[in-house]
Amino acid sequence: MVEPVLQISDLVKSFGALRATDGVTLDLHPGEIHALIGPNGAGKSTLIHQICGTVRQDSGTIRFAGQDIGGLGVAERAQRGLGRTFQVSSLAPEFSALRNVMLAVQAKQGSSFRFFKPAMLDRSLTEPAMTVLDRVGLAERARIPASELSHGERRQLEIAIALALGSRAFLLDEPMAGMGPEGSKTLTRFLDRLRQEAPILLVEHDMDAVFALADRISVLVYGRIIATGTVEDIRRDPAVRSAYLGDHD
Ligand SMILES: Nc1ncnc2c1ncn2[C@@H]1O[C@H](COP(=O)(O)OP(=O)(O)OP(=O)(O)O)[C@@H](O)[C@H]1O
Repeated sequence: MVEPVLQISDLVKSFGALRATDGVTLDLHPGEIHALIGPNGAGKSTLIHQICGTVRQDSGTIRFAGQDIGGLGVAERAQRGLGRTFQVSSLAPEFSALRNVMLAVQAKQGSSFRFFKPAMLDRSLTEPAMTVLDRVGLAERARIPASELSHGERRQLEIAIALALGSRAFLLDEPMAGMGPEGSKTLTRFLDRLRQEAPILLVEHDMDAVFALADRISVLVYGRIIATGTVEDIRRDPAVRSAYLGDHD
């Protein structure tokens, strides 16, 4: 069997008397979109924060790419390829899409000695940056400033930056938030393709997007996962229907 990219076991996090994460076990396989859904306050963001390292778990383990990362800081986890986007925008709005990705390529290459050529003429930066823009479908928008891209295109650009930085899995926290119906459809198509680049743990309230995209869904209620399964399993599950889905089918 293929090793999961991300494996979370028995994770617990309390805030005072509140168990925001109450023994969560879940994993993410290569090529998959695993959606995490649940009512407001269920503990989805708290879980994502523990995976990316901004909140430290009380107990339990987080393994990524075969290693225990539960004791590492945010930057170290990102360096190992755990990509998180959409909460804090990483874009330089006045720079073109290309330049934004070039900065990431340069950061990844770790080289600051570029005295000889202006960066935009340096093919060791422009070529890999264009390749990544092409992978996310933004090659034709390369010269447009980030501030002039649509909301959805900016999200594609953020993904491009994460890919250029070497992300091997994505934690996406409500990517559909603030998108209109057309934008949501476009972003859904994009995420559908993105799973081949890197698997995605997707926190999302937009059930149309979740049902269209998820290979598996886990349902979190009061810090506990009450069900994990395919879209059909989850739609049929009586506990999920009463706790969360209601009329969503
Ligand atoms: N830093 C904190 N201190 C105290 N309580 C917190 C803290 N962060 C989260 N909580 C509480 O933990 C619980 C889970 O919150 P969390 O934001 O993780 O839920 P969520 O599922 O992401 O909700 P939403 O869908 O509304 O974003 C809530 O009761 C919240 O009030």
